[in-house]
Amino acid sequence: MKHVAVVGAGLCGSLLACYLGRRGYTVDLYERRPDPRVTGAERGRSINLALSERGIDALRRIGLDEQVLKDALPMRGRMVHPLQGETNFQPYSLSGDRAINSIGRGALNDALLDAAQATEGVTIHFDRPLTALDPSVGTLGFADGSQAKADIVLGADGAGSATRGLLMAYAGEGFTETVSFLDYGYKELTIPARDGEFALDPGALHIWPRGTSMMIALPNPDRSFTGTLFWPNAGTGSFASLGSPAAVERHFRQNYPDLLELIPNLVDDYRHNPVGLLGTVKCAPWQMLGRVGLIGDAAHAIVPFYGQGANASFEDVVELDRCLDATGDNWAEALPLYERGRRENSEAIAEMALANFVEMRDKVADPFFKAGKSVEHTLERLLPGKYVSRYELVSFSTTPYADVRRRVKKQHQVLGAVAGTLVGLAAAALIRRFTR
Ligand SMILES: Cc1cc2nc3c(=O)[nH]c(=O)nc-3n(C[C@H](O)[C@H](O)[C@H](O)COP(=O)(O)OP(=O)(O)OC[C@H]3O[C@@H](n4cnc5c(N)ncnc54)[C@H](O)[C@@H]3O)c2cc1C
Ligand SMILES: NC(=O)C1=CN([C@@H]2O[C@H](COP(=O)(O)OP(=O)(O)OC[C@H]3O[C@@H](n4cnc5c(N)ncnc54)[C@H](OP(=O)(O)O)[C@@H]3O)[C@@H](O)[C@H]2O)C=CC1
Ligand SMILES: Nc1ccccc1C(=O)C[C@H](N)C(=O)O
Repeated sequence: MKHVAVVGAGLCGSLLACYLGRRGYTVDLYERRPDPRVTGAERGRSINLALSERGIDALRRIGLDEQVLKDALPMRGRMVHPLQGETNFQPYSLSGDRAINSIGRGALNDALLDAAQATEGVTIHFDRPLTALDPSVGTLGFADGSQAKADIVLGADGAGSATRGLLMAYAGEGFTETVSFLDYGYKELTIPARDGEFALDPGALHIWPRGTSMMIALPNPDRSFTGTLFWPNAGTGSFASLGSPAAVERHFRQNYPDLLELIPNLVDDYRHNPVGLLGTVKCAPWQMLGRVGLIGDAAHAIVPFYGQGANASFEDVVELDRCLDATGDNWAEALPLYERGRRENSEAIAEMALANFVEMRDKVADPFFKAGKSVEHTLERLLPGKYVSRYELVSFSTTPYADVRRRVKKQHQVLGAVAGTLVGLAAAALIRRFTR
C-alpha cells in the first residue's frame, strides 16, 4: 500500500490523515508548529469559527461529529446591532431552528489531531516546516535539514502554502497563482462573560453593520464572545487611522457605543491584537504528475465572510476520498478527477463569500433587505423544495456550491419573470381602470 505525506496538520490536513489512514495508507503528517495540545492556544488566528452542514457531514462520515459538536454553540440567525434603534434578529432558516455552530478552532484542531493520532498507520511529526520538494520523485525537505520520501504528497498547509510555492518553483510557467488581498483586515477583541453569564444572546451571530465596515461576534463555551472587526486597512475609519488610545475610544464611542461597555479592555485588546490579512487564493493546477496535490486553503483560500473556508476544506477531503473510491485508489486518475470536481465549486464559494461581506456589513441594516428576506421565507413556505434560499443551500445542505449558484440564479430569473408579469398585470388593470 502506498505511503502518503500530508503537509500541514491544521484543520484540513489532520482530517485528511484520518480519512487516508482509514483507507489503509501509511500516512506521515508534517506540521511546522509544535503540538498545540502541548503548547496550548495559538495566537494570531481566528479563535472560533462557524461549522455548518458540509463540515459536519465530513466529520459524521468518520464518526467525529458528536464529539466535536458537544461543545458547539448553535447560532440560529443574525442579531443585528444598528447604530441607532433596537437590535433585531434575522433567522437563518424558514423554520428558525436551523443553526450554524460556533466552535473553537483550537478545540476542533486538537480533536482532529487526537483522531489522526489514534488512526492506525498515521504518524504526526511536529516542528517540521516543509522547505523543499521534488515532485518528480516525492522527496520532501524540512527546515531542520531532515528529509523524507513518499509516493504521494498532499499540501494542506494553508493560505500561504509552502507546498504551493514549491510547486510553482518546480513548474515555472506550468503553474499559475493569483493572490487577491482585500483592502480590509481583521482584528479580534474579547467580549468577556458578565457575572459569569453571556453578555449577549449566545444563540445568534452578532453583527454591527456600519456600511463599509463591521464587527461580528461569535459565542464561546466559556461564555465569552470573540468579536472580530473587519475594517479597511487605510483611509477613514481604518486600522491605520486609529493610532492613539483616545482615537480608538472616540471611534468606538461614535460607531459602536454599546461595545464600550461590553469590552472593558477595549483599548488594550485593540492595541495588542494583530491585524490579520484577508484574501482569495486561486491557483492551477491543484495536482502535478498524479503524485503531488493541494487541498483546503492551500488550493483555494477564500475570505471568511460566509463562514465556509474550513467547511469547504473538509468537503475537499470527502471529495478526494470519493475519487479514490471511484478509481480504485489510482492516484494518477483520482487527483485530476478531484481537481475537476472541486475547482468550479471552490470558485463559486469564493465569489459568494465576497458578496456576503457586502450583505453583512451593509444590507442587513436596510429595511428593504429585511422585507426581501421575509418574502424569501414566504416563498420557501409556499413552494417547499422548489424555492430554497441561497443561505439554506450553502449552510444547511451539501449541494455543490456551483449548483447552488446556478439554482439561485434560476430561482431569481423565475421570480423576476413572475414579478414582471404581476407588475404588468397590475399596470394593465390600472390603465384599463383609468382609460375606461
Ligand atoms: C478570521 C477568519 C475567520 C474564519 N471563520 C471561518 C468560519 O467561521 N467557518 C469556516 O468554515 N472557515 C472559517 N475560516 C477559514 C478557515 O480558517 C480556513 O479555511 C481553514 O483553517 C483552512 O484549513 P487548512 O487546514 O486548509 O489551513 P490551516 O487551518 O491554515 O492549516 C494549515 C496548517 O499547515 C501548517 N503549515 C503551514 N506551513 C507549513 C509548512 N511549511 N510545513 C508544514 N506545515 C505548515 C500550519 O501551521 C497549519 O497548522 C476563517 C478564516 C479567518 C481568517
Ligand atoms: N499568505 C497568503 O497567501 C494569504 C493569506 N490569506 C489570509 O491571511 C491570513 C494570514 O496568512 P499568512 O500571514 O500567510 O499566514 P499565517 O496564517 O501562517 O500567519 C498569520 C499569523 O498567525 C500565526 N500562525 C499561523 N499559524 C499558526 C499556528 N498554527 N499556530 C500559531 N500561530 C500561527 C503566524 O505566526 P508566525 O508569524 O510566527 O508564523 C502569524 O502571526 C490567513 O489566515 C488567510 O486567511 C489570504 C490569502 C492569501
Ligand atoms: N463565521 C464567520 C466569520 C467571519 C465572517 C462571517 C462569518 C459567518 O459565519 C457569517 C454567517 N454565515 C452569516 O452570513 O451571517
